[in-house]
Amino acid sequence: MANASKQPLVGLVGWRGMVGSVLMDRMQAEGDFGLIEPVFFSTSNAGGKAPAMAKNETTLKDANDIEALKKCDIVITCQGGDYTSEVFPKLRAAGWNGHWIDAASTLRMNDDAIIVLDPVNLPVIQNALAKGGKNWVGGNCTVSCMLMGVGALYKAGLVEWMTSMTYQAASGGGAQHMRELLTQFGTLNAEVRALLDDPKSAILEIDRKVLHKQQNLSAAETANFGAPLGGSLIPWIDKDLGDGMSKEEWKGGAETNKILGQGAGFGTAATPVDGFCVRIGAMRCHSQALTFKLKKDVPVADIEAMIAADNPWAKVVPNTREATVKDLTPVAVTGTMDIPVGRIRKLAMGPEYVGAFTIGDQLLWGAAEPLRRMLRILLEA
Ligand SMILES: NC(=O)C1=CN([C@@H]2O[C@H](COP(=O)(O)OP(=O)(O)OC[C@H]3O[C@@H](n4cnc5c(N)ncnc54)[C@H](OP(=O)(O)O)[C@@H]3O)[C@@H](O)[C@H]2O)C=CC1
Ligand SMILES: N[C@@H](CC(=O)OP(=O)(O)O)C(=O)O
Repeated sequence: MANASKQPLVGLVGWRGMVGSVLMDRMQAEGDFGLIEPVFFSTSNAGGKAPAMAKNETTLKDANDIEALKKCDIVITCQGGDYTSEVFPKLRAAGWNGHWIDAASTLRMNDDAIIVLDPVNLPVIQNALAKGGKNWVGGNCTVSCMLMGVGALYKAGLVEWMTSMTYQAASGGGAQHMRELLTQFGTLNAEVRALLDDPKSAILEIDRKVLHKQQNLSAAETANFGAPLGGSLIPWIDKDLGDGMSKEEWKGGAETNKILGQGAGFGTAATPVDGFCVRIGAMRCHSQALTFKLKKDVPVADIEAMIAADNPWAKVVPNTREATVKDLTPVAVTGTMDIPVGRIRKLAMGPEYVGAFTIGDQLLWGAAEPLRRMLRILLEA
């Protein structure tokens, strides 16, 4: 891909959305625009003005224009699954042989697609590149954040099985979900503001009024989540697979194994990974309580050392109350590249059973950053 005389033409689709905006910020911060000739696409404003990072192509191109996309060496899209389903097959059918880097889940489990998370699976990516791979897809946010934190244990072949009980932020649903959560919090606060201002008011009266409001939120106030989330939780994320499992839970096993190059899902080479995925009222960090059954008894200090040494972003948080409350919360992690892993301890079930708690910003490592890093891998290949 490296070409001294001409910078690669990189088409950017979905750049002004929530994930796309985080990607643009990261690309600017890392100087990626200095290495490429960007072409900005839009599904809604073709002909409009491209953002400031544009160089020669200063107008927005039509994101559905196959001929315009075909000119790109690389296309990165954060536009969403419907766009991928519509445009990607047409682009390939038109003979385009460029690299497609995608945030949407649509292509993830295709045999010719690699789920990219290079601090965890660079050998898998390099192997696919050597074989002519062209389709690179970011993983599910929960899975990517989890593997950034505890991938070391998988790489060492230590994991017999793992459960992941998640606490997923509103942002995973998209921008409207974040707005809806905050609107609900505001509605609930307004309902009891006068009682809160009165220190002598009865807490059970406040609680009764909040519950009544939660149970009677308008359809508009629950349009995205389909249920109250402010002051509550929703233990189901993504589609109902009809066998008791949510699609988000299925992704935990399927994608973890595919990322690690252990087969796509629940085959004989796969490590069983399962658990419950729960939406909570956090803004943009996904948290996970993990239980590992290790293949052997490994001292906690060794586990901590492996995690800390695995990549520059995984940070071991000492298993103390003080450190946990300070460093192991969504508020502490939001907007940072850190993936703290704490609460690491042996569980009562036996010496091979280990618990841990990890958090990641689901718009950074969970969405934008693996795509950005894949672009750099291609540029440096
Ligand atoms: N949200 C998440 O946590 C994750 C999302 N993804 C994937 O990324 C895709 C995009 O997600 P997300 O970024 O949340 O989606 P957004 O809804 O924020 O953006 C998607 C597109 O909507 C259009 N759009 C319409 N109105 C606006 C507006 N007011 N502000 C910004 N954009 C607007 C833009 O397209 P245009 O400029 O062409 O009009 C934009 O590219 C998802 O569908 C999913 O496939 C992947 C991992 C995590
Ligand atoms: N499903 C995740 C968001 C996400 O990353 O989804 P996907 O696997 O479709 O990229 C959530 O709601 O929190």
